[in-house]
Amino acid sequence: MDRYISVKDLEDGALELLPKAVRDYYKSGATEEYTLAENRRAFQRLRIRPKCMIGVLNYNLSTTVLGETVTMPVGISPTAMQRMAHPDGEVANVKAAEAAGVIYTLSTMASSSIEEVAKAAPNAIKWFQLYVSCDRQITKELVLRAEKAGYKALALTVDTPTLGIRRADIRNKFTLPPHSRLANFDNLLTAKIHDSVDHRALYNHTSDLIDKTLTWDVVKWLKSITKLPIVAKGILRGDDAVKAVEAGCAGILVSNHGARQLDGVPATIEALPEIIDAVKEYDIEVFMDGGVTTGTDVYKALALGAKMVFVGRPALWGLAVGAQEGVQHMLSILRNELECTLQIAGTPTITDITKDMVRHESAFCRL
Ligand SMILES: Cc1cc2nc3c(=O)[nH]c(=O)nc-3n(C[C@H](O)[C@H](O)[C@H](O)COP(=O)(O)O)c2cc1C
Ligand SMILES: CCCCCCC(=O)C(=O)O
Repeated sequence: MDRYISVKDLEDGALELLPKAVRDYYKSGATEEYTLAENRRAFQRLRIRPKCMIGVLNYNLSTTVLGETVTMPVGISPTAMQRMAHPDGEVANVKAAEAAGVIYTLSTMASSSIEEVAKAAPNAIKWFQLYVSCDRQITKELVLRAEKAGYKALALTVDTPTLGIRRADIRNKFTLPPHSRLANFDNLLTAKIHDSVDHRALYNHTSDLIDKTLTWDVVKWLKSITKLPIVAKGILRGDDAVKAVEAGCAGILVSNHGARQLDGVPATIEALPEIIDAVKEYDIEVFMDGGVTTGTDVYKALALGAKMVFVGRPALWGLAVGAQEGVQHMLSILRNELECTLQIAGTPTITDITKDMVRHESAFCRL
């Protein structure tokens, strides 16, 4: 692992190893991939303003999220079908999160089941990402299984009335590889996809599992069937954040789905301040994901008000190069970079990271 010094190194290594269709599915954004590039560029437009001569010997990265203590404010976002990256898939990923003391979020469209993942890492803080199906009985069963298996929250994906257009997947006729399955559903669904001669079978069958009629009323229904806190994943506007809180969500995950849904939406780090401002009067935790690849990215998101950040693709890159060890390595790179940033910026604990620690580059351009 020593040759991977950065998350970018892990990405380059993973892209070399993965078969083309999988590589493209993982790395693609929607249509022109303008927002995909902006998710990274927008971080680069922010500058950190360090404070000097602060004693930082006792620096500390730990924080709490929805009442649980995590060792650093970085968690793993849900990404579908992780066994395409490595045969150990979600199981390796959750074990890495357990060893690192960070949150792992399992996708509804996972290639390992809710119970397999829970059994592999009983002490990990696990969240379950929920796509709500038209068939509410299917959804109810998923939620009850997650609650029974010890998951601590539901990440309700609110940005996917339909799947975004990813051109590479269309060109590649991307489908479920023979060794992969949609493990949270019965084997019939996987068999239907594997047996289909229609190359759109994976897209069509997964789209069928996502209800297009969804409104905020679904939160009330979810709260009637579970005690798990609900985090609205995919918010990009202040008014939607307020609706999520008023509907009963306990957290907001500012996300553009890794720029895979609608191209031309803001980078998530750009959307974050509007949402923080909109919900400032409420008792709500705000998280973000999208384009985080360095410790300084994490720091900038925290300075702009995020309680913690999540990473999607970086965990896939770690998984592809080295299974559990690879994901742990990815997390340790982010941990080391964040530790370094905290000290040099003169903010030894997470609560020291205030808004004034970061400014947009335009503030430095007055000649
Ligand atoms: C390959 C892939 C699969 C994804 N699958 C899901 C999913 O099943 N459910 C979901 O809510 N988000 C999904 N996402 C979005 C991620 O949860 C997350 O929002 C995004 O990856 C964050 O951006 P990043 O990859 O730049 O860190 C997926 C993203 C990728 C890259
Ligand atoms: C092609 C199947 C996709 C299932 C949904 C996973 C997802 O959210 C994604 O972004 O991809």
